[in-house]
Amino acid sequence: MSKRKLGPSKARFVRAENSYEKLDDAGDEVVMVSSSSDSENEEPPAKKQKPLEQENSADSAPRDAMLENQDFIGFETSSGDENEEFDHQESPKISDSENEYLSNDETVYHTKSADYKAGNFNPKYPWIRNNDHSRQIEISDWLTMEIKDFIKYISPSAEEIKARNNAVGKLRDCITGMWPDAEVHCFGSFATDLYLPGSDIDMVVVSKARNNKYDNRSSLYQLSSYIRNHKLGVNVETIAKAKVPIIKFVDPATKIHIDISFERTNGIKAAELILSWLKDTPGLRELVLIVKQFLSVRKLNIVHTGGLGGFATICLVRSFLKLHPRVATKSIDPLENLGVLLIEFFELYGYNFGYDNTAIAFDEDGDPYYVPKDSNPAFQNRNPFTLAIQDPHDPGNNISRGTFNLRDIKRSFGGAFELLVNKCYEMNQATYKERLGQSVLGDIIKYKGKQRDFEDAREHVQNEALAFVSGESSRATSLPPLPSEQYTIISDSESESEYEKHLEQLYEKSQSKQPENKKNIDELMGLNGRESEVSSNSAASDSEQEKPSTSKLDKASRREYWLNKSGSF
Ligand SMILES: Nc1ncnc2c1ncn2[C@@H]1O[C@H](COP(=O)(O)OP(=O)(O)OP(=O)(O)O)[C@@H](O)[C@H]1O
Ligand SMILES: [Mg+2]
Repeated sequence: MSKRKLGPSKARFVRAENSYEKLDDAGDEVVMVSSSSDSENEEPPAKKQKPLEQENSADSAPRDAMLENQDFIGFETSSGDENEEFDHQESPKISDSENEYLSNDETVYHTKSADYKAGNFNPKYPWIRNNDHSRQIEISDWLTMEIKDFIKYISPSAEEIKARNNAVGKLRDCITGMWPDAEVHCFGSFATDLYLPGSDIDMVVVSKARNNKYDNRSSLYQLSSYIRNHKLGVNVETIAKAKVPIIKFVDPATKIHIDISFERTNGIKAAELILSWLKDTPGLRELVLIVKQFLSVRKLNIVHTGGLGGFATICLVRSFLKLHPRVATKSIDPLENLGVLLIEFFELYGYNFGYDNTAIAFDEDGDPYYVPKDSNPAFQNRNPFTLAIQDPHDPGNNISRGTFNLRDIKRSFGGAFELLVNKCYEMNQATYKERLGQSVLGDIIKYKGKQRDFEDAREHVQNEALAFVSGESSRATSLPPLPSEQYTIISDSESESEYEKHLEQLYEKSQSKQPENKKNIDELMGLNGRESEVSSNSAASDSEQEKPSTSKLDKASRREYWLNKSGSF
């Protein structure tokens, strides 16, 4: 497995001006400068510079802009107190520092964070305990390591897996006791190991004969009464009038929210597909969990308030990774470049994605591609500024049709891009002493709740829902290891010719694979005829921006676009 080194010969983040000033301006540019000409090569980076916060401290407008984006609002709790679902013991006392943190004063936030030394429990960034990466030369490597720490930190412990298995098993026994000709299955994030500690459990009751016997109101009410009367759930809600009628309740033992639907097997099919994606897309699990946590603490993951649901998040990350030139050409190992990829994810969906005209679709192999929105009535909406993601198993279904709060989601992604870029720059300038106790990821992610143990027990305790969906219900481990892939290391010296060859191959492949209604990605991203703007930002095509022209983009510009898009960091 190779790692793409973002070494001194590569560009790094430097902002041309006060980075907070134009947060709302999609054209705000990050200037990439060759580090060979500046201080980056000096090691260790002991040069004491004025921290970015101080530079900006006199300027109140930027902070306001960030707060307008509500970038940190919602950090205090997540929806349904998701991080506290397993909070069987007292949360660590955070007292004053936590209160100051919640005041959204970023100066306080950063100042206080430095009080915590590496190795100590830091209530703001609990995942960095004993994991000090502050001596990394490349800050993006530091971020990659922190992402891995965070994933390990929030991955399920043995108790959590068993608690979920028990909750499901108990319900299954009761339901099949009442209806012997029924099967009870899980889908959604529990069945794919993409759940956060507070994620719900999605279940479905299916008749063994597959005759839709339980797809009616009487079954819905019968089961909800049973759950209530037998105290299998609290806060039981029966939602009969929805497109997909469900019973929602909270499991009294674990406090986990559970949804039960009837006779809809598409969720199980989706779970099978997502499991296959996890196997063929290294980095998918890590980025999905980070983005889910990011959205969750901002309450932007709740679909009924216009948020981005778990399934749509998976599709966005999968599309980003599969269409990323350096990942697609295997010139980088995603697992060793999670930091860069996370920043690029936020850049794509926070600034560059052409929401007005472009939809994400999946071909019969589950490979994503961009299509024009006018190619499918399911993508149409009175408001063009909406996210459109085609259901991989149902072309007539836009899985993100409920995400009406795209504005805040896009802004929060853009804000995360800004914050991460700035943090990388700030840390790059800082001395090792100043870096101690700092977190790069902590600028955009918070985890509040019971202190956890870094115990990812998925290898040791079988998640029965996942085992069923993957057809390996008797196995003792979760996902089999990812197939070892050969990554092509492309050094700077050979990058010109080799990389061009890879891009050409990728491009030819994508052209030859495109069904008739598929369009050239460049065209859809608004690149055609805009050679002068072939930068990563030029792909934006929100309503305020000009419509892409239909003329063909020449080869050199196309290549330049790909290089720009992938080589930014
Ligand atoms: N709009 C939709 N169209 C079709 N299927 C959907 C849609 N939304 C959800 N689903 C199905 O329900 C499942 C669970 O959706 P959900 O949004 O709860 O995601 P999740 O992966 O379970 O995330 P979370 O951990 O937040 O609960 C999805 O995997 C998918 O099969
Ligand atoms: Mg779910």
